[in-house]
Amino acid sequence: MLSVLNDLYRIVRPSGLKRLVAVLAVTFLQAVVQTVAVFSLMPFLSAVADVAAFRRSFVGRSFVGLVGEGSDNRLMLIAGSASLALLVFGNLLSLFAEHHRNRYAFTIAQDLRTSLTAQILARRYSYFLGVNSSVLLKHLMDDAGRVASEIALPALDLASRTLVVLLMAVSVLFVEPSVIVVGAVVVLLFNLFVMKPIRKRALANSNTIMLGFRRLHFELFQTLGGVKQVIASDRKDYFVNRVSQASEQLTRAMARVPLYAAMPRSGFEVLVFGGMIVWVLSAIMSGENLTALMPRIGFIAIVAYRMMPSLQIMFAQAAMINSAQQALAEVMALIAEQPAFSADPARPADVLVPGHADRLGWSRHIRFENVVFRYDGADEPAIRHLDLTIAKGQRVAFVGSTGSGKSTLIDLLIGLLTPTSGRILIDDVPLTYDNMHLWRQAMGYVPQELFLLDSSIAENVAFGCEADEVDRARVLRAAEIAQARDFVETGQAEGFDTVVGERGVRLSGGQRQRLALARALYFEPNVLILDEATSALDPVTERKVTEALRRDSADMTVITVAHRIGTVRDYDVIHYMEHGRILFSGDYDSLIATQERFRGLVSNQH
Ligand SMILES: Nc1ncnc2c1ncn2[C@@H]1O[C@H](COP(=O)(O)OP(=O)(O)OP(=O)(O)O)[C@@H](O)[C@H]1O
Repeated sequence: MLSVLNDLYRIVRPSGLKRLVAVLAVTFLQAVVQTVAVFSLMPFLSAVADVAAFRRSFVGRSFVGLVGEGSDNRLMLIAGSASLALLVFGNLLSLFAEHHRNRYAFTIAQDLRTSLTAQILARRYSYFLGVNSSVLLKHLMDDAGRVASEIALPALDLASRTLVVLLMAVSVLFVEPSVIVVGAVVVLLFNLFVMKPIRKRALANSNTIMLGFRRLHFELFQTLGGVKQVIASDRKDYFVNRVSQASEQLTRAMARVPLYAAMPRSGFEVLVFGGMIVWVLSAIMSGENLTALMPRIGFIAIVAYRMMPSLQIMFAQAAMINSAQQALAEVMALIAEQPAFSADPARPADVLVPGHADRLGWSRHIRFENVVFRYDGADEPAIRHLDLTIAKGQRVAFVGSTGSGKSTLIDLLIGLLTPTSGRILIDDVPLTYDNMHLWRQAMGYVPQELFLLDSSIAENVAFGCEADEVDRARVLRAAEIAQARDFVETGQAEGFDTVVGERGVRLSGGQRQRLALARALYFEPNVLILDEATSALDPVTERKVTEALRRDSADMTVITVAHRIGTVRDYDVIHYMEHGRILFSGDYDSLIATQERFRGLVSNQH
């Protein structure tokens, strides 16, 4: 439990300690008022049982001193009303405190999700190559939510109820000390012999739930992510089966949770009421006066009545915290993984473009110096001792057989991957994590696999801008160069306001590619990186795109990976890659004239 509280503290600390202290203060006040309200019943019950004896007692004398002398009925009326008023106030305060705690706990979930998302997005791209997105989704959705609703909230509530129970126990200690002593021993034994084994089983069950959720997420993610393939291959039954199997395991474990929560509750109820019956019977049998005993029995019955629900809920909450420990452990493990680079990177002033505070300036060349890159776990490097210079304003293409390392080279250039050895320099500034984001502001990248947001075409072009920040004129200009304007304005129902559907399902492959290109151009980059970005375009559209790019962005450096040689025929330099190396380079005509392999590649495409 202590380690849970410690982890919880580390999670809530960034959300502000002031708020935590405020919630705990309200919780403490709630506990005190509730206890005083119950305790205030004692004078009332004593006055009702024997008003003369009450007037003689210390409490009675103090009470009369406070409210003034008067008839017996007046005394009882004031005692009853005061008690009732305190009860009403105590319950209203409870509602307020509960709402306050709920709000606080859900704010923790929100803060946690936000900070985890930021932290995950700050990681190296290679981290994402080794982790399944369904696992990250589970951490952000389920685990962060469970930390708030199944750990933070019950822990706060548990603190309040523990206080109430303790204060009540202290009040009973004054009235009937033996009840508390016996009660404490019973609770201790109960905890040792009943609760501990149940907790152990509940923990094992919560592990099963965690694994079950992980598997279910995985299966659903795969099935829905590849829905086109699943339907087209008529393999629906296979996928439905896998989802069903994953949720079956989860269902069985989930069904056991209420049982583990209810078992201690039921056992404890029997213990408390059984104990009370034994206590009353033994008091009567030992010859105690029943009239003198009545207010004490009444008081203890009321205390038990107030304590029981609290105790029952406390048991249930302890069980819930126990079950959700795994979620907390997973979130803590995620937090413990350090982000790859600082959140506030250094911005050396001399490498910035004037007027573009976030853009890395360069005027001469991009250089690869003896760059080697090996994927984690791979036997062979994907890029081997590569030296390369790309002059500013050049149009450079990489061609070669599949698997030769073209996309890896592009990923290194855009900083998704870091060289295993060697350096990449922009002018003579080595590319590091600290200046990477400045470099990315300078480039436009169109990947092989396009990702479209399920929002309007305009928002997709102005990727990452709020709807009201989208610059329409720039969207139109970028779409025009990318040959997207016509099909959007004439073919889409609401033009640039048309919503494209999840991952752009309502668009053709070629349309998606043109939007992806428009997106890269929207930010007016000074280097454009295209990884097979026009492969889905027909040759006529492709030529139009190439011509528009040359006309409207003549001084832009363009770096392209292409399978179709025709696409890059008029490029300044074509690099031919094989096995992670550049075998030869030159313009189209010189390569045709001198390189047998290149001629082979071209003739295979006719
Ligand atoms: N995430 C990865 N983990 C391990 N190896 C990888 C990974 N991605 C690519 N590779 C390997 O690295 C080598 C280069 O791959 P890369 O994708 O750069 O080739 P490519 O020339 O772009 O191929 P294509 O033309 O088919 O897109 C290949 O052998 C590939 O199997």
